[in-house]
Amino acid sequence: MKVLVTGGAGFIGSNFVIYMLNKYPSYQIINVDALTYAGNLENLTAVQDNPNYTFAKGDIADSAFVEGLFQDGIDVVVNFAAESHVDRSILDPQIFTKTNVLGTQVLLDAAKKHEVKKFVQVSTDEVYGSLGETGLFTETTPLAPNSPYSASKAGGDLIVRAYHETYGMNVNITRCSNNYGPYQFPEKLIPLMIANALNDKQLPVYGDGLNIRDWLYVEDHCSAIDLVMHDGVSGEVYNIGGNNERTNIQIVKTILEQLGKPESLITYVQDRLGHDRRYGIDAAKITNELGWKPKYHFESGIKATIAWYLDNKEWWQRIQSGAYQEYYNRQYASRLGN
Ligand SMILES: Cc1cn([C@H]2C[C@H](O)[C@@H](COP(=O)(O)OP(=O)(O)O[C@H]3O[C@H](CO)[C@@H](O)[C@H](O)[C@H]3O)O2)c(=O)[nH]c1=O
Repeated sequence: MKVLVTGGAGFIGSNFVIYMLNKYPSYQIINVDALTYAGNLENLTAVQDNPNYTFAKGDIADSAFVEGLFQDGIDVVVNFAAESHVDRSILDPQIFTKTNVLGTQVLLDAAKKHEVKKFVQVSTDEVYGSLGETGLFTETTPLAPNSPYSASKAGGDLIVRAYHETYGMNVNITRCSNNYGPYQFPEKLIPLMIANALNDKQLPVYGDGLNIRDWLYVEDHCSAIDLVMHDGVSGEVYNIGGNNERTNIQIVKTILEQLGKPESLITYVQDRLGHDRRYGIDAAKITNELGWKPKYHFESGIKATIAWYLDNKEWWQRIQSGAYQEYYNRQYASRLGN
C-alpha cells in the first residue's frame, strides 16, 4: 500500500507518519510538505532512514508538482497539509484560502486522474462554528465557520464532498477537536503556555479565559484516521474528539501547577477577534461504527506532553529563536503592553 501523506512534517502529520510506519511495516509512506514555518523535518528523525519512507518538498497548490507525485502510483491520500493557526488567519487570511481550498482541489484533481482508491481529508470541528453552554457537534451539524481559517477548511471540505457526489470518488472527511502532544508548534495554546512558563514569561490568556475546547491527544487522533483510512464508508464524515472539555484557564493552571510555576505569570489580554466560545465533539459515530477508542484521558495526555516539552527544550527553543519571534511580537506585543 502506498500512502501519500501531505503536511507530514507538521505536528499531526509527523505524528501520523511515525504511527503508520511503526504499525504497518509493509506500507510505503510518501511525505509531502512545503516546509513552511510550521513544518520541521527534525520531527521525523526517527524514520528518516526507513526504506519505506520518502520525502518530497513542495506545495499542494502547485499542480505540476502534485502531478509528479502521482506518477508511480498512489493508493491512498491523507491530506493534513494546511495553514492551521486561527490567530495567523486573522492577520493574513489569503494564504489560508490558497493552501486549504485550492491546495485541496489540486490534490483531488490529481487523485481523481490517477484513480486513487481513497482520499482522506483531515479537517476540524471549527467548521461547525461555536457552541453555547450545552450540546455537541455531530456530523450533521450545519457548517458555520467563523474565522478565515475555519472558513477555508470548510471550503476544502465542501470541494471534497462535491468530488464524491459528482465523480463518485471514495472520500472521507474527518473533523477533530483540539489536538495536543509532541511536536506541536509553540504558537498553539498548550505548547505556548508550557514554553512561556518554562521561560518565566507572561502567559497571555485571551478574554476571560472561559472559552472551552475539547482536547484530543495526537496519538488518539492518528489511530482514528488509521481506522477511517481503512474502514471509512465512502462519502462519510467522521467527528473525532477526546471528550475532554476544559476552559482555557483550567488548562493554563494545570500546566503551571505541573511545572511548579506561579499563577502570577497568567496575564489576561485582549480577546481574539470572532473568538469561538465552545467546541465539543460527539464522537459516537466513529466509536460505534468503526470501533475507535481513545487511549488517553486529558490527565495522562497532558503529563506525557509536558514531559516531552521538558525533554525536547532544544527543539522548541530553536523554533522560538527564528522568524517566530517576529510573529510573537506582532501577535502579542500590544496585547501584553510591551
Ligand atoms: C494561542 C493562544 C490561544 N488562546 C486561546 C484561544 C482558544 O480559545 C484556545 C486554543 O487556542 P489555539 O491553540 O490557537 O487553538 P484553536 O483556536 O482552538 O484551534 C485549534 O484547534 C482546532 C480544532 O478545534 C484546529 O482546527 C486548529 O488548527 C487549532 O489551531 O486558547 C489563548 O487564550 N492565548 C493564546 O496565546
